[in-house]
Amino acid sequence: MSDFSPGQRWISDGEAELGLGTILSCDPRSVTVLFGASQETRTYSSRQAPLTRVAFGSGDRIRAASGWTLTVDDSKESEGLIVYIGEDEQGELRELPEAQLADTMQFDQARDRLLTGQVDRNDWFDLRFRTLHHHHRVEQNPALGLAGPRIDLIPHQLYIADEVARRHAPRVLLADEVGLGKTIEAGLILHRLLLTGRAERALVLVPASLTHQWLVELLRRFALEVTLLDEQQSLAHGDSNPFETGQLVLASQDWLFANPHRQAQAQACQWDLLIVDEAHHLDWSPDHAGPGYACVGRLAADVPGLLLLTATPEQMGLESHFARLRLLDPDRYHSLERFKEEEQHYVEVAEAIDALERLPGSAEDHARLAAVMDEADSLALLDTLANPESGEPQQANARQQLRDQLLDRHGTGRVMFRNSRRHVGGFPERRLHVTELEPPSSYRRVLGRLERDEDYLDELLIETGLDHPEVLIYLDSMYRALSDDPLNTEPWWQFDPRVTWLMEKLADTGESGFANDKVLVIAHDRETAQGLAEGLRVLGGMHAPVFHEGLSLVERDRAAAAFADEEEGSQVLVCSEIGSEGRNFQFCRHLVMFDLPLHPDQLEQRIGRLDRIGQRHAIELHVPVFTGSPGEKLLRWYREGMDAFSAPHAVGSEIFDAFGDALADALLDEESLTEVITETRALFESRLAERDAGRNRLLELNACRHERADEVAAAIRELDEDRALPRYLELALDIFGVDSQELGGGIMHLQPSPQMLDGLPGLAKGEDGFSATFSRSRALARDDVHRLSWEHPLLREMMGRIIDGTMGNTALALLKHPSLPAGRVMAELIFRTHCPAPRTLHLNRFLPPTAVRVLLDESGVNLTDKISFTGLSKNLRKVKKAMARDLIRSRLDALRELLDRGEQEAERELPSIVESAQVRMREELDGELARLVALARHNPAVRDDELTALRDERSALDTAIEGTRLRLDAVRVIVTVGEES
Ligand SMILES: Nc1ncnc2c1ncn2[C@@H]1O[C@H](COP(=O)(O)OP(=O)(O)OP(=O)(O)O)[C@@H](O)[C@H]1O
Repeated sequence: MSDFSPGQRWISDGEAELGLGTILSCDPRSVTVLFGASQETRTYSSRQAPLTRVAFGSGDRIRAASGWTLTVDDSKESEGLIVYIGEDEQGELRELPEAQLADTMQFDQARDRLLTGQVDRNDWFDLRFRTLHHHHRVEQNPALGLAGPRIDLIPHQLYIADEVARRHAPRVLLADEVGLGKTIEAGLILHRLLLTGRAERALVLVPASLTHQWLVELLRRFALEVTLLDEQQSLAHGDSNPFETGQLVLASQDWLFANPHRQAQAQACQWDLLIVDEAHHLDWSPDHAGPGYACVGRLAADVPGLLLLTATPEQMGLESHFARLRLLDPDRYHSLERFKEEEQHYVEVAEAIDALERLPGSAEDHARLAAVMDEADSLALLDTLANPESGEPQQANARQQLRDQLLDRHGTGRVMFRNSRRHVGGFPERRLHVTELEPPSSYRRVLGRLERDEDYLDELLIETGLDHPEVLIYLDSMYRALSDDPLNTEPWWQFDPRVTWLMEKLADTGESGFANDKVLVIAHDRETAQGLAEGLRVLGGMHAPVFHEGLSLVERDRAAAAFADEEEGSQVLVCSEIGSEGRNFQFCRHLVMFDLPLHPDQLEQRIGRLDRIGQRHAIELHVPVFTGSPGEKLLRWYREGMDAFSAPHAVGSEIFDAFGDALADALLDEESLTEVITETRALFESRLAERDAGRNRLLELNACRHERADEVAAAIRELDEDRALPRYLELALDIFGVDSQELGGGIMHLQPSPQMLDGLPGLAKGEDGFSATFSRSRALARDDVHRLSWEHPLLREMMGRIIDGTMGNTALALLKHPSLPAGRVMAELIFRTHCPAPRTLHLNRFLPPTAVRVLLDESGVNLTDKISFTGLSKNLRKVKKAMARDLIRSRLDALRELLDRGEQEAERELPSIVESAQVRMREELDGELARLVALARHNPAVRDDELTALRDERSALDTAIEGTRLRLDAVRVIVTVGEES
């Protein structure tokens, strides 16, 4: 390139980001350019300078260094420098010499890049158009955010995730029975909120023992990288707020609840979502709020979204449960009395829903329904259903709608979701095996004295410092607490027959032995767990890892991992009560309850370690008890009073509240025990019947609406089976410089090539990369293999980079066609909708960036409908960049005209795009609004701010969609060539 003159403006072909350069000096050999915006100076050889002269033409908008803009109309040259002539913003005729152009003028728009001769590879342009096309499709898919995670498609989880994540700032209690997948549901909700832009920052608070499990689940199943925060990490951040160091922060409740300074720091941050696992520990009573409750209460007042997770919501009593509901919605849950009263009404609603199935039928059923509805829309549906003239499809539709309306308007379902095994189905049987053992003399001595001497209990409580009835149930604890007794010198595990019984079972290769199986042992106390492990080691030479709340996280995870390892792992894991809560041990089918917990919900939590999704065997529950002991009486209470071992019943808390004290008093007295059991049974049956007819029935009906769940699953499957994904990925990997190699069995290995573009997730140059599969089932079977979907971070990163950047927004290709004369120019223009709106509106569900393609021949004839993108693309040939630049320079005027003409053609498409987005948005939001308004009349669980937020959202979306504009996104110049070229 020659003809340089000082003061001219040029742009670097390879480094357009440097901005507009000014020639400082030039001679026949070299040219020096100052790029003012980036304060860089470069000297090139004059003959091969990778520079393009910037020359604007009619219609271009240019900016002066002093800030004003000019729309170019004409230009003139004076001493080798261009002077642009045109109108400024006020319509005044002005001149702008090129030397006065702003250094910061950007050349990233397709038009500017093209006209300054910057062209990308032809296949980049292809990839750009395909990216826009797929992004548009995927963003509108109703399963977005639920399709990527590595999970089995389990209907009740999908239903809950879909229902909750579509709400504005969801605040709900996820209360499925133990092991049905609350963590997965919370993960799905979080994932969808993140992908749709409805949340950006989330804080997850879990018991210390579960931090690692959550970390791993979020990464492995949801590809979400979270920052795990503890005191050590926090200290490393010095004075800055450690909670600001990540978008997704995971912290242990034990640590945060005990640390007011860290709580204040957590509160000082902006969060969109707060997730609290094992929320039953957040205890509250009228006189005292526990530290956990108080901390979460403060955070919940500021954070818009809140997910509380617990399998046993009433474990700490109804008041505490109610107080947690109040955290979710203080306006709705303001009176416990009213809450209890409302419950009386649920039976009628549940009966009405059942009556629906029998309509059109008896007048009685009709009356039952009419009694619980007074809304015009519901009554009209009831008429349709009752009318024998209406056809079968009409009736089915009316039945479905009425059912939905009743559930929405009357239950607690909007705030609380509870799936039960009974409802979900397909769970294994639970079998109880009781072994009676003779109490050893050390325990007998105390028990005998307790029976003989009424006053001894008080004495024992003082002497041991233990509580009642724990002192009676946990005899080894009692023994340890009496260590001053000269007779109690031996460790308890030396003589406790439960230890030898366990050792024998572990070694037993017979049908009832454990020799070939993994065994989880749970004991109430940490000391019991530790002592038992010691006993197994000393007496039986067996290694049993222990898992309790006193261990560090690393130690706990090590113990759990040592147990989980199929090949080399230990046969047995000994846990304390609280230490194992929430843990996943479904690979094991034998649970030994070394002693029994006092609360029925705790019993359920124990069984829930094994009885979880993924358990493939019947669950064997082994309970060794001492004949005639208080422990045996407790066992009878559980079995005879409430069938506690057969299935979860969810009334344990009420029963415990009613009979906990009476039971404690009856533990030394056979006769009163029989009475307590009889009364317990009566209450159990009546509560169960009542709950099943009312609250439980509504919760069950609402926890999973199968039609919706099936729709979500179908939408996910559609994405899973999308044949376009592998094709797209292949093209994208090639362009981004990632090598892929088939490993067989539907698995491939992705590895960075030396040319790879930097910053792709999971792929760092010089490292191995990762293995991946498109198949959900293969990914579920192999933890080490990534699951590739449109939601995988690698795909999102590549697509995001293309859409947000300039990659492939200009190209030039040659077209060889016998019927086209050589040397003609065509322009393939891709326009894209732009609709600036806050991310939280999730506008993309109605109007994702939408591409409008316009193909023009040299005379401006629109060929778009005649020649498709793919039809054209496969006949194109690439061309060297230097030649492309020369071709463009030689046809600048023609190209300008085509760009202007293309814009007019594209604009004609805009109104229909805007209108259909508006229709879609209104249909969905008006439907949702109508539903919420009707709901709010009946069900105070609909918060006012939810309604207001939805109305605001509708109007903001309306305005945003209305303001949609089209912008040129990419342009490909096509030059026809003759046969021999
Ligand atoms: N959809 C799914 N696909 C694959 N695995 C699942 C799915 N749902 C749950 N699981 C597995 O089942 C187990 C139980 O799930 P999860 O831990 O979410 O249950 P939970 O209801 O939170 O249990 P808990 O009440 O004990 O806290 C976990 O190992 C989880 O990974």
